[in-house]
Amino acid sequence: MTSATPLRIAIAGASGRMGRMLIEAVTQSADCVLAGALDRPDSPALGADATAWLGKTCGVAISDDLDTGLAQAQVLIDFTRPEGTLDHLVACRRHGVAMVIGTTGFNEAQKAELAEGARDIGIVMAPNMSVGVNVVLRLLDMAARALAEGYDIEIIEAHHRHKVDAPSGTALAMGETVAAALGRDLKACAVYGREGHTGERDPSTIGFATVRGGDIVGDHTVLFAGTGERIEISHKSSSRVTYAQGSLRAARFLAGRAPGLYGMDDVLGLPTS
Ligand SMILES: NC(=O)C1=CN([C@@H]2O[C@H](COP(=O)(O)OP(=O)(O)OC[C@H]3O[C@@H](n4cnc5c(N)ncnc54)[C@H](OP(=O)(O)O)[C@@H]3O)[C@@H](O)[C@H]2O)C=CC1
Ligand SMILES: O=C(O)C1=N[C@H](C(=O)O)C[C@H](O)C1
Repeated sequence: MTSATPLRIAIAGASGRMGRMLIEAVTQSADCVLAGALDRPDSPALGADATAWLGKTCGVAISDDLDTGLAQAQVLIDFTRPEGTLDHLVACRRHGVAMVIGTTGFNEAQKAELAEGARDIGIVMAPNMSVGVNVVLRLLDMAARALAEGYDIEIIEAHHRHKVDAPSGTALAMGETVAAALGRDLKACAVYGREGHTGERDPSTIGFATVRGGDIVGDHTVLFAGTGERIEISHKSSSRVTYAQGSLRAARFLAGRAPGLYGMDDVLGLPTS
């Protein structure tokens, strides 16, 4: 955004791990202002100032009323749960508010609802807003094409004990990128776990392994295992700041943008394959 007028951003899931990180990032940003903060009806945070947890006030109270939370906003940044994001989508369409969606775990029908919503408003949706992961996705496309024969592909991800969806949205995006580069359909070739007498590995499969524990922010490795060598392409997040900063870049990208469904490739100007 180049305008001198600050971009008015509302945050959904205001008391969540990402919600708080985003509120801090917005209030510290010179070109953005916090215009609303939303949380669930049963949230103990309702009514509190959105920055009270930082020991200061910003004058925006956390609300469960979508119309109140969106009334002053140009963009809603949503890191909640799929059902919450879809409720917010309805309200954003009504108010003409653009959306940055970081929530993961959508099923196919829910993704179709989001695509339909993008006919009316601008939406940036990505399972990982960090610049690094989106660059890694491009590297994976190149690696998969170059290693198309003779390499078994396994995707290993690790996250904190509170994460509710598996594999992570990022791991699935990595799988989709690799599968597309190889002309495979991830739905047909993904193996999401192994146990018992599995038989030998089918070379056409893409395997996923999930680790959950402690406060791991987010680690992803794609392993290309050949004969006599292994290539590992890894990304490790040590802070959620990177997701918050990527989300602000996405929000700035949406200011004045035509309705449509955009990805971080569009925001970052990365080549699509
Ligand atoms: N794209 C990216 O870069 C990243 C994506 N994520 C994704 O973001 C999402 C949130 O992660 P995280 O912040 O760790 O999760 P948290 O559980 O810490 O926060 C989620 C927030 O959303 C609220 N919420 C839950 N359900 C609903 C609902 N139905 N309607 C409205 N609000 C709801 C929660 O309220 P309450 O506490 O009351 O339940 C909470 O405030 C996940 O899907 C995660 O995978 C996370 C990090 C980076
Ligand atoms: O829940 C998380 O924490 C994260 N979720 C996203 C995902 O599912 O890929 C992004 C990041 O890995 C952190």
